[in-house]
Amino acid sequence: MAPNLDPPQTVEWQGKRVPVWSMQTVNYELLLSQDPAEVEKVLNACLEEGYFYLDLQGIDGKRMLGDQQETLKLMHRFFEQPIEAKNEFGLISSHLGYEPVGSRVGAFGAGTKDGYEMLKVSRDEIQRGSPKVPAVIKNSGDLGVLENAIGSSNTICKVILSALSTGMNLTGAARFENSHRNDRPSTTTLSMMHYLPSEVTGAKKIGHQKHTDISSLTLLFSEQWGLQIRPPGTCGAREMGFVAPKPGCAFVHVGDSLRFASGMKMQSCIHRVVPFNPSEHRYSIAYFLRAEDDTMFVDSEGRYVSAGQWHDEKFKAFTDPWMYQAMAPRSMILGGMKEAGEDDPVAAPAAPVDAAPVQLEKRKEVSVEA
Ligand SMILES: O=C(O)CCC(=O)C(=O)O
Ligand SMILES: [Fe+2]
Repeated sequence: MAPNLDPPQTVEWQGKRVPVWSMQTVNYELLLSQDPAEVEKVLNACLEEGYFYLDLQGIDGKRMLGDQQETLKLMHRFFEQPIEAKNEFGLISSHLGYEPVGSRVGAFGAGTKDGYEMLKVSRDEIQRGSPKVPAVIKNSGDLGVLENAIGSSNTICKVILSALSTGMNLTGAARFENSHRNDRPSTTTLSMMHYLPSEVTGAKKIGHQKHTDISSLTLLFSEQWGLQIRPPGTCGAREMGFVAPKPGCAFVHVGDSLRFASGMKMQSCIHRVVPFNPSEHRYSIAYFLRAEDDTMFVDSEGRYVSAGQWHDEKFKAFTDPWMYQAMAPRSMILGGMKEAGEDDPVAAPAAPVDAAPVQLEKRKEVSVEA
């Protein structure tokens, strides 16, 4: 299929015009029926771009949209609680628990910290029946909301995986679903994120750093602007641009594990979150479908590693201070994806983002492996 060469729309952000990238919209109902044209469409989106919108407005997908709304209500209630209530158990494991604002590197590189707080509930934990979640949401209503959101997200991701296996002519144990079984331990998790207004946190605690996901597939819901992606390849200007929230749709993207499992054929999506509106609270819900811990693949460093090891090493890199992150294997944060662009900052922004555009390093070629 020819690459999508539609001229991008643009939007004004920090005093300049920034692209809003267009992408394929895949229909969930058609995918559920293994419609051959839709299978080809989703496969090509993953091979060529690494992301797509998933239209969930049909009878099967609508349930997920309902679960998204219920989860949002739960998130509003949870994040309004005092820190002691939210942080009752802290971060129990990498994929379960609460992370306060500033736990990781921020959107603008060295010297910045992230600008979001996050609650994670893992699929393994919710399947055990009595998940360890803070008391404020440990009631049957809230647990039901979380169970529904995890169940719906899981089903949708498996449908996509199944279509991708079919599209790649995989059979039997080689099919991607077979390394994502519910009864095998994995770090699959539902992440609920609240980005504080950047005019409250200031320029030193801001957004979410540029990265690719550890996961096989990420199913992402946000009704608000802020997510930026860098389309892969050199076809046209491939700068960081926004993903427009699309009503009734999820934004789905490929992560490192599926890129590795596909023999590097699929693209892992480079993305970050920036404050679009400095006075806005932003809420996003991400389901990270991850491979069974003992699934083996060749990673971006050419090593034969397990999904569990890749997760643990990359999670450590994400949460390490900037200096230590820089010492991780060279391709870790971007999963081996190469980029050519001009927006990779080396210095912390000197002024609040709403007062002045961030000073960006100007280089023709920026490679994370440089
Ligand atoms: O908040 C978002 O929209 C994206 C979050 C994200 O990239 C992540 O948690 O890996
Ligand atoms: Fe991500």
